[in-house]
Amino acid sequence: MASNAVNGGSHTVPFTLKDRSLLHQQSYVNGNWVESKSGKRFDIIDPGSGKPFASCPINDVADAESALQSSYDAFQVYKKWTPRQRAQTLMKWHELCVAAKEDLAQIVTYETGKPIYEALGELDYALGFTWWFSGEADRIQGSVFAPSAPNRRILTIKQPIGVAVALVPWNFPIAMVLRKAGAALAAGCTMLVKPSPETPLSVLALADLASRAGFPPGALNVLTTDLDATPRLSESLCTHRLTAKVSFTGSTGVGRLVAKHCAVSGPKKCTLELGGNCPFVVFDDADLEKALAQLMALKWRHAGQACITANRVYVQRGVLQKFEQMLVAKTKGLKVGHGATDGTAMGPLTTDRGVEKVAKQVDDARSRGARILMGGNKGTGADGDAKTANGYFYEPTVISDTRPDMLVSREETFGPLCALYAFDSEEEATSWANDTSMGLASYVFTQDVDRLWRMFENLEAGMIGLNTGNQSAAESPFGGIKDSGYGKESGKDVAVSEYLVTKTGTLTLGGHF
Ligand SMILES: O=CCCC(=O)O
Repeated sequence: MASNAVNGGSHTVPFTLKDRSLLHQQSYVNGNWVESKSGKRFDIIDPGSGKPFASCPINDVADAESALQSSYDAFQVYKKWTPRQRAQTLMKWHELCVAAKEDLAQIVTYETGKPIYEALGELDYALGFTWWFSGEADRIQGSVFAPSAPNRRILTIKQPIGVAVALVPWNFPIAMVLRKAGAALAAGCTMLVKPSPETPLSVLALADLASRAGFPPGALNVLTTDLDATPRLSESLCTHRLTAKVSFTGSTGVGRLVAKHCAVSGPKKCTLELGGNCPFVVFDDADLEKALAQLMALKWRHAGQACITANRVYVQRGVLQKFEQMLVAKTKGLKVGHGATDGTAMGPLTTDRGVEKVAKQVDDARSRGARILMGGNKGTGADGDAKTANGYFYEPTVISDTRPDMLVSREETFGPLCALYAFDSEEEATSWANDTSMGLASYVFTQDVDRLWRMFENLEAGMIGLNTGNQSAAESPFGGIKDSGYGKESGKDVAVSEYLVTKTGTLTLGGHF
């Protein structure tokens, strides 16, 4: 494949884009492509090869002020746009992203490692958000209330909260930005995005398309930075006087810090989409083929690196052996390799830290007596695929006889490790599924409708998959409870209202009415 040489970068990008101008290696502030004040840059690594292929500016505390000032100035303009104008511009952004889908998917594959077919799937999912929020923009409404006192009238209007900061993860760099920015821009807010150090290029391409769609300069700013400067830059963005709201997706530990920064500098409104450790419960009356197909898609999606992936798979004892065999047979058929190689079904992990975490959980489970049904080693991708030589691979791994004292039971894995547990009764499954501080998503498979309904009510999570492993969609409110955070993204009303304030007007009338 021919390569693109890129402005401002010292590396050779290993892929070809139809629209080469979508590839940016500078931050985007106030409609300009800019370096950081220090002029320092960091490398972007292809996880499939372990090699750097691009670079971006390291922004630090000193860069926050001018970027947020630009977001604030843009807010003074953008908040006056009519909802119809915002909806039309969101729809234009949507159309431009649709036209650039293949280019965006290539960038996602090289930054995250996920196979091209999955990157295209992420685009389809993500484009649901621009579509959905362009519709929501036009439907933001206040209310009029019946008064308790004579001659009084009470009404509310909804207004955009102001400058929003988005701290976004690397696992779904397009979907997470469109989910947050779609809601913010629909509400009339401007947004400053700090992408994850692993995936700035995807986000910069989106900012370029937003500008082409006609959003004013400063409406969507992007400040890139590396792993080292991330805590400092994030703190300065959260605590800045011009920031009105923060939306964060990532770990519970960092989420607590974000909430603290928002509390001490405000209090400011924040939305926290945090970690998972999600249970997946299969009863003996379930359609096992269907449960297996859903588990395959959910668990191996982006090599297990989704917050809502199945972490603990509880299977009723009578069908456990059969289910183990079915799962292992299907998983053995997955071709692991570089995301850009034809036929790859599972790519690498996005970071080498991720590989170490999976290795630690597998070693811990092995030493405590878990059965390793397949995998259990660091890998190098598909045999003979030269592109994967130094990539961040771990074999798809299935273990059974997993117990609650093992690391994999207590913490989110975020990698290609599927842990199976035997259970006997509904009460046992429910209590084990809920035995975690997390509460993002849970899944249950049974053909008994009464049980399905009971589990829906009794499982402690913000989202419950009922005979499905796929519950992410623009129209569905997304968000967790317990240590998985608070606030909802996507869905009707709830997502946009995270970026709105309700202003109450009380009017006393002069005469008798
Ligand atoms: O990893 C978190 C997001 C996953 C999703 O939106 O389906």
